[in-house]
Amino acid sequence: MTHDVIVIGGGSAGYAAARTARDAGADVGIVDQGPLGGLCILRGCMPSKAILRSAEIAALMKRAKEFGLEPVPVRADLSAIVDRKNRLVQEFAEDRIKALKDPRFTLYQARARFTSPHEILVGETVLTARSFIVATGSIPCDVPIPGLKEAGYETSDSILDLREQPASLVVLGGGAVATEFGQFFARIGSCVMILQRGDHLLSDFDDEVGQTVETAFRQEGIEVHLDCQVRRVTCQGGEKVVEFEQAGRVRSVAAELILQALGRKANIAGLNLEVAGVAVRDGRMMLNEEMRTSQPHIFAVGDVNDLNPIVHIAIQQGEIAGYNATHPTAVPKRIDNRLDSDVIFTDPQVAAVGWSEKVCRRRGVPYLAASYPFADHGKALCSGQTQGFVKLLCHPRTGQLLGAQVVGPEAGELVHELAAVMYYRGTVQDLLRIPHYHPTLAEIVTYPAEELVARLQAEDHVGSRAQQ
Ligand SMILES: Cc1cc2nc3c(=O)[nH]c(=O)nc-3n(C[C@H](O)[C@H](O)[C@H](O)COP(=O)(O)OP(=O)(O)OC[C@H]3O[C@@H](n4cnc5c(N)ncnc54)[C@H](O)[C@@H]3O)c2cc1C
Ligand SMILES: NC(=O)c1ccc[n+]([C@@H]2O[C@H](COP(=O)([O-])OP(=O)(O)OC[C@H]3O[C@@H](n4cnc5c(N)ncnc54)[C@H](O)[C@@H]3O)[C@@H](O)[C@H]2O)c1
Repeated sequence: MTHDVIVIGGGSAGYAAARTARDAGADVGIVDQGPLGGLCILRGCMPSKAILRSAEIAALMKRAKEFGLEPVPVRADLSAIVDRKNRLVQEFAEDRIKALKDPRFTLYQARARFTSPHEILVGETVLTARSFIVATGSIPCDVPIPGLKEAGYETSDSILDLREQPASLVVLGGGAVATEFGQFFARIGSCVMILQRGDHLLSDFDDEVGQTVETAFRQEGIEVHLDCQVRRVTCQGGEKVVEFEQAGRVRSVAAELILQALGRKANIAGLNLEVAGVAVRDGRMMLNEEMRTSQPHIFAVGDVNDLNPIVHIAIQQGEIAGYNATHPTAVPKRIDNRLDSDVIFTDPQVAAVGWSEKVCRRRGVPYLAASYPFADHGKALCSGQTQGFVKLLCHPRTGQLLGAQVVGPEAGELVHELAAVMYYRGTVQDLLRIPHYHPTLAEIVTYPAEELVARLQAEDHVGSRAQQ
């Protein structure tokens, strides 16, 4: 059997690639070993956000008195939370499965592996194609911590099905999974301890982002341990004991369960990429901006390329590969990272678009930055959500918006206005010209913009005086 394009993996990236290639008139085969639905729907974005909503409501209910309401006892029923999550996931998965089974594709439900650069084996069937798009996603990293495997641990994949709430939980890591799940379990009543190797949570962001989340977490009773080197795990008296080194001291924490949130890696084992002639270095496929591997007719998109494992970027990459695979003589489409964004669904929420101060400093890019706290913002005060800030970065001469970080209420929504301004290569002056309704959370962006415009004008003034 032969196709114009074969997509291996029918998750967010693979489906986007297949749809794009099909819309360009190609005969497309999709291979997925199942379960069908993809990580985002089955074990990623959607189930995690479904359960987080329960924790958010529980946290609000606990604050009833502050808003002049009779306090009510709050008791979480994890099994009921999981049932609600499963109902939603099933609904989302049914839509995706229906889309994959569209007769305009040929769907093969089996595991794929390359047998040559132009051939894959799918079950007993050999398939050939002009182009292949690998979109097999990621799996949790297997970090060799002595005793961890023997003691047993959860990952984000497994913990989503837990129905009995643990009395206590040690979370290893300080990234997206560690913070979102850590806060979830704390808010439904588990005693949570987070062990992070870096000097802040969410260490890819600027430091004050992590600092703000750490403060909020500690206020909620979450133990946050930073700069930890985990040494070993043992079992004692029915508990899992995690021993770690911090500032030269050996310490330990004990809990009923461990959540290993130390990252994910490309799911390439068993694909036989070496037979296909695809170069792999340190577990990652080598890739260019057209999403092509070292074999120009084999593309890699989504988590499997480990560039930026986030859904809308996986979709964007899928669309680029789907286009490039079907337009061999056209100007190729390329990935553009200028507007890369990230949202962490903690409370306070965290969101970023474009460049951070850390990135600008690392790349030697000049910038001006200004921040404004939610604690000074009327709408945030009215709704009792005062943690966090908005930080804007702009070009020091033109005022073009280079990036933004938002920690606070609805950060994930607020960041999109900033992304839109950046899309059009707008400036902080534009942010002041755009009308903002009062009182809204959105109008907070005008305050750091105002400060930046004043600084740009002052520098302009100094510059023109110097020229006189
Ligand atoms: C807990 C958690 C929460 C997340 N939350 C968010 C969020 O809020 N926002 C966000 O943007 N991102 C989030 N992500 C990341 C997001 O889920 C992923 O970036 C995205 O789902 C990856 O899509 P993909 O298509 O690359 O891979 P997948 O969706 O994993 O698709 C891979 C497909 O390949 C198939 N497959 C694998 N190997 C083979 C093989 N050999 N043969 C055939 N088929 C195969 C699998 O069955 C699967 O269907 C989260 C991730 C996790 C773990
Ligand atoms: N809101 C979202 O978009 C969202 C939510 C959850 C997960 N995700 C995605 O899921 C993937 C997995 O998330 P994650 O949080 O597991 O990974 P991550 O890469 O975001 O974080 C891993 C954390 O583990 C730490 N770490 C790694 N190795 C370590 C070691 N040996 N010892 C100590 N600490 C170590 C890192 O410092 C980091 O804090 C990511 O790609 C993430 O983007 C996204």
